[in-house]
Amino acid sequence: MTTETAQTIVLVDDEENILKASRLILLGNGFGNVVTLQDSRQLMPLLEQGGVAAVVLDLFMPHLSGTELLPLIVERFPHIPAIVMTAVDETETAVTCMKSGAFDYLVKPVESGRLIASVTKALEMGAMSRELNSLKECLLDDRLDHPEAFASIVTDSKKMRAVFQYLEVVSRSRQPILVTGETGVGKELFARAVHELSGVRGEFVAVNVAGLDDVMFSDTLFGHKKGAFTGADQARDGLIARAAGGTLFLDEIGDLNEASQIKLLRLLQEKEYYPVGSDMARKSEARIVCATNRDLKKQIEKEAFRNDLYYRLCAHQVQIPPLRERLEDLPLLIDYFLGEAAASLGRKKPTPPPELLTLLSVYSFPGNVRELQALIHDAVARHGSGVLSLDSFRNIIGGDAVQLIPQTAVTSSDDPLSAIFGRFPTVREVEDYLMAEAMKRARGNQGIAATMLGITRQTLNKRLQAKKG
Ligand SMILES: Nc1ncnc2c1ncn2[C@@H]1O[C@H](COP(=O)(O)OP(=O)(O)OP(=O)(O)O)[C@@H](O)[C@H]1O
Repeated sequence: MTTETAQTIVLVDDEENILKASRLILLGNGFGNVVTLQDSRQLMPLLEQGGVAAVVLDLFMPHLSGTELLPLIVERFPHIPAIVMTAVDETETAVTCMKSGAFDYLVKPVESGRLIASVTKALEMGAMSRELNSLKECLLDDRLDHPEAFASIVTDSKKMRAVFQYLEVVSRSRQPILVTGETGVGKELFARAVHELSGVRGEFVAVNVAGLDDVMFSDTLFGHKKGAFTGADQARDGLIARAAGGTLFLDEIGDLNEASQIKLLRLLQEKEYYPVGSDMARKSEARIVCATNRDLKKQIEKEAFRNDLYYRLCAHQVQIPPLRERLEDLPLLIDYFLGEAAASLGRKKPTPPPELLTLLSVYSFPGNVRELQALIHDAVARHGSGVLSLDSFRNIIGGDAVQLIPQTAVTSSDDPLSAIFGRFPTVREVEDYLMAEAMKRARGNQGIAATMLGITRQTLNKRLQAKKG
């Protein structure tokens, strides 16, 4: 019997030849730890020791049959998938086994491809159910085991904390992770956190794949052989070789060209690639993290993104919420970027004006955290001393009223005016409505409401007074 690790597969069969043949097939296909048991009575004690990831079980064996063992495995070790492998090709037996909780049912002689596919799926499923269990534990006690991995992400949001918890769990697997979210939400910071969490020793290598044609993509990622094309006078490794034992971060994956999508799919499925000009496949063990601000499902509908690639990528997917959906982050982020901007300019951190938070809370931040960062850096650069001026923020936010967060639910009716006013309104009614809405969103601050409306504070004040009178 060989030693066991977390990915040990146990084969149980009374026929030695079958055990030997199946073990060779699995070892030859990259399954590192395959334990064989000819005496089925040894199985349960072995499972008790832990570390077994899947069991392949014969049904008819002396002493303790597979039919007797299967329910015991399912009851005592529900996280270990059991594949039944037997000479009996009877639908009834297959149904009984599946009902008893078998993961799969294979009829001997089993074709090697079928055995490999079944064991691969069983391991994937086992890993997923372990992840799910850790996730449940994590969510129940709201803990983070490695908060240091997220140190660069400033946040106070529960939604973001849930993303952290999910990433802590899935980062342990070697499956790719897809990070989605609008531009500027911090997707690259999350990719770096995954790299930290996976505890790998290699480098974090980031590549923006938008705008790379297939030749550039292949050369950048896979490298080339000497003489592969004019000018290739030296063989050169690609970034995937640099990311060996580390993480390869593919940014803007939704913009990847079609030919390169096939190559990426191959890399994910077979874990191998060809340097340009070479017909010798190379193995890669780099962890892949992808990010996009596009809706990949829409890209699939438009036939701009491959379905099979999407399903490979989305096994572990996290969606980073836009800043306008986590306004509770604003105070921390404002403070953080004021400090960052002041430090970069070698100045003292300015005091923010009290209205800044209210003003920023009504803005929808299409560029998310990156936009906030740029706004604050700009304001600090223009700033003299004392309290920071609101002007540079007003110019951006007041200048584009469409960017304000829509808070009034306009019905999907074709006539939004009727949805709000019940009929076509007069100019006065619209003005009154806009003023009331601006005051509401500005939480009563006339200066901010005036900026939102594009009028002076005095004009707004006059109109409000006139309304009262
Ligand atoms: N929560 C955060 N805390 C601190 N800095 C942040 C946070 N979120 C984003 N940033 C900063 O905002 C900028 C944009 O972040 P990042 O490049 O990770 O965004 P992205 O989602 O990858 O954008 P894109 O889709 O355009 O590539 C970076 O300077 C990043 O450091």
